[in-house]
Amino acid sequence: MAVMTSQLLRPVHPAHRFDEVALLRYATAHLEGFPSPSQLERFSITQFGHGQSNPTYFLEAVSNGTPPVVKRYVLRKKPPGVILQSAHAVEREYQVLKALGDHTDVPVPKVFCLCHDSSIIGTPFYIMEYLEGRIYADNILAGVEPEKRRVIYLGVARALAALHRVDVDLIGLQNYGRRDNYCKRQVVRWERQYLASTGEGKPDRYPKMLELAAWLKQNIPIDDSSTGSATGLVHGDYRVDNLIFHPTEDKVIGVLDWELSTLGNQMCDVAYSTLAYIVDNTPTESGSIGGFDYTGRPEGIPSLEEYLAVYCSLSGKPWPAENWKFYIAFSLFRGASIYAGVYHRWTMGNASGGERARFTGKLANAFVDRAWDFINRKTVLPPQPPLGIMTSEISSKVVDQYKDTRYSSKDTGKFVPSQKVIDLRKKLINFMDEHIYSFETEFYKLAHSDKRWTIHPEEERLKDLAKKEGLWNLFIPLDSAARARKLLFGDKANENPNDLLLGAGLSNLEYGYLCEIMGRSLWAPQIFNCGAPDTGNMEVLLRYGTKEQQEQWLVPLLQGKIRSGFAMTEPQVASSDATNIECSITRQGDFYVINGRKWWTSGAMDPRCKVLILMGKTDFSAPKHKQQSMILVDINTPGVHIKRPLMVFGFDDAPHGHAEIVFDNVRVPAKNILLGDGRGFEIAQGRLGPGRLHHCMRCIGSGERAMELMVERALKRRVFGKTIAEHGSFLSDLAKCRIDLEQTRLLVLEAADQLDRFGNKKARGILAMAKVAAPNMALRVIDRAMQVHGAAGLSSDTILAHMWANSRTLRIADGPDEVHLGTIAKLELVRSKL
Ligand SMILES: Cc1cc2nc3c(=O)[nH]c(=O)nc-3n(C[C@H](O)[C@H](O)[C@H](O)COP(=O)(O)OP(=O)(O)OC[C@H]3O[C@@H](n4cnc5c(N)ncnc54)[C@H](O)[C@@H]3O)c2cc1C
Repeated sequence: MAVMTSQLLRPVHPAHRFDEVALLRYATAHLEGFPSPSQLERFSITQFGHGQSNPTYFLEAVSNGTPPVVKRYVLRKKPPGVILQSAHAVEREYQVLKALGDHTDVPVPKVFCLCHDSSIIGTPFYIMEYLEGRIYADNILAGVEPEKRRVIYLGVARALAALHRVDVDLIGLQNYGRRDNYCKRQVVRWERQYLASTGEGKPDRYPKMLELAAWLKQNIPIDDSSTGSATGLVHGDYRVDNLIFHPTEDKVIGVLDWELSTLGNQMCDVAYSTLAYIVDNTPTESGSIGGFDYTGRPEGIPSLEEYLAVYCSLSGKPWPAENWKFYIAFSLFRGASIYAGVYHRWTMGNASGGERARFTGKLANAFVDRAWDFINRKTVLPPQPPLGIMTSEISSKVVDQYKDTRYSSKDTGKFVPSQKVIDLRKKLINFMDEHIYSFETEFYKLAHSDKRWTIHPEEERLKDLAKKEGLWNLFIPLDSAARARKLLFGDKANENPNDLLLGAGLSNLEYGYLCEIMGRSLWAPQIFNCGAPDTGNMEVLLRYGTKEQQEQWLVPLLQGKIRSGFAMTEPQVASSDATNIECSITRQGDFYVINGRKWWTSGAMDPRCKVLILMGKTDFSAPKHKQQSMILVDINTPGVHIKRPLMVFGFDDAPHGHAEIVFDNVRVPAKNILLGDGRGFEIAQGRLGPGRLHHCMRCIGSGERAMELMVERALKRRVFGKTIAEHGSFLSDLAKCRIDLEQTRLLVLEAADQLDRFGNKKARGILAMAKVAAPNMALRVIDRAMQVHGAAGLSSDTILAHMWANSRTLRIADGPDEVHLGTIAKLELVRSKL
């Protein structure tokens, strides 16, 4: 039965009272928006009766306006009296809640302030947002309709998966705990805690508990290392009654009680969250400890296998059958130790759970018995997840994710990404499944309406979400990030929260595995701030920008607040040979004056586009490759005239567009020059290396998506008495697509790897190969997919036509094929002479 959080409030327990006046003084000074003494009409403090560890209070401040404004907060503090060292660390709770709230979409209450000073209310405390919602205090969800029970349980698994997907390195929690030997250390810790709570002069010690500790020590999972697949943020007390559900919808809005959180083996959380299948952990006088395996599973509650399958799918964790006995036995052991501690505190009149704590001594021993019963079972989980359940019960997106078996950290070989990249890839796939594909139609609708040059509000919301998930600016290579970090943040680089804007510290090769996923949707790259031409422009500013240029243009670009364009190509000259460029950039005192006509400046139609990097000539008489310079132009400078958006096979690519622009006596401050006069070619080499490889990586994603659509269609559509998939011509086309894709993927990854190892210049041959191979491969694969779709494939009812148009442009926009072929051939000739 659910209770509203407000129903859990009680008068403050006498043992937990504190100086309310001191708190009021503190709140007035430290809580933003808290009423001033002259405004305050009423201030009340009550206590949550639920939970047994750190006393938690509800604060309500009513100010005297009309109507009166009511502010509600929650305060959490350490319990009074002598407490076990390392327990009740509210400072850590605050730290983890702050990091999760600021950088992820894990549902947690917002925290406002932390007070270390014990002189205010007797112990350190923090104050956070009050969430009004439902709490299910019992595991059986008594009184809840069966269908809802199921949704609630799967919601519990979903929220846990979200929490376990968090990349602690990206949100500043990298030092939140030791990662290695988690299980081993935990067994020792809880055994020690048990010993401290029992024995002479304290509640009796249970010998089987000590035997259990010994068994656990002998059965520590092999995957207990700091880099194991289960390593990450651990909640430590993840169970249904520590979750707040939305008042009316069946979704988790707050994960509470982070007292035991740390870094370590996340499977311990998973097992603990499933204890209801083994024991009912709500203490009662009867002594019965329930457990669905013993009392029967209430109607609607999913099977354990199903719960785990959903969790594994959404978190990307392996099926835990191998060590499940350990994890459950450990959870019961830890539960027993906690209950023994609560019971001990109760005997001293110190537990915040009130009279319910009276039964926890018995419960602790019953948990130990259950652990032994479980250990002695023949089998506890099937060796594989029940795939049948997954496909029928979870949406196709989850199945898709399960299918991403391409990379495993257990493999070895040149092109096996690190665990970090595998995790980011899973996160990205999940994000695409949950947020991108479902919005494509919406985005297209707007892009074809008379509001085509405006931004869909969902796009900005999704950008915020991607940023929170750490899926932001992933394209930034390590070395470029290092330069900008030093320039922008100096010595304080690592403390600066903006540091997260500088990507995830990936190499070009590592980014390749991720960029491919973004390429599956034409809308995706900009959601992750990884879209062209911004990536290339940011790369220029990261590598060559001055501190001032970076502060003015790079930071807002990194934040995703503005967009940019790259203006090189001119209609009147063959621009694949950039020495032909005629646009003039003439120095006049503290300014440069620009005159010329550009076209195909992608992104310049976007209402968020604020800056252009323009290539022109500062000295027409200098040697051929020293004439060109690049300069930053604020798009709103007088004399910048956007003439028209250009169309690609009828697609204008709104709202970003490709613009024709006239520069008519455009005066730009001299400090806007990049790197210096005559350095344009040098910059172009830096810009076009990695930037253009991104196109190739995305082509792989486009090809994969086209193939998927092709297969889907062929399995459903019947022609001449059988499905298309049963026709031999289709099978041969499909096989050719796979060959095309696999060989191109390897070439692109190899190019990225060489770019990382040898740099742009030395890797130019293989980069040129990738640039020719990738768009051509995508065109062949998409073309075959369009063929299988018949007329629909050429329409705008599927994404295929737009994807094909986009890939076709890359054979020119990314430098014509012939130019790259020329580079490859020249290198071959040079090699033959060696
Ligand atoms: C969708 C799209 C987006 C674009 N975005 C941008 C942008 O954001 N900023 C920007 O500045 N430009 C952009 N461009 C322009 C693009 O970079 C140029 O079109 C490209 O560099 C080729 O220049 P060009 O069109 O002047 O062709 P030309 O230089 O006139 O070349 C025409 C043809 O000549 C042949 N050719 C060229 N060189 C050789 C050679 N060495 N050997 C044999 N044959 C050769 C090729 O067949 C080539 O296609 C974009 C173009 C498109 C289509």
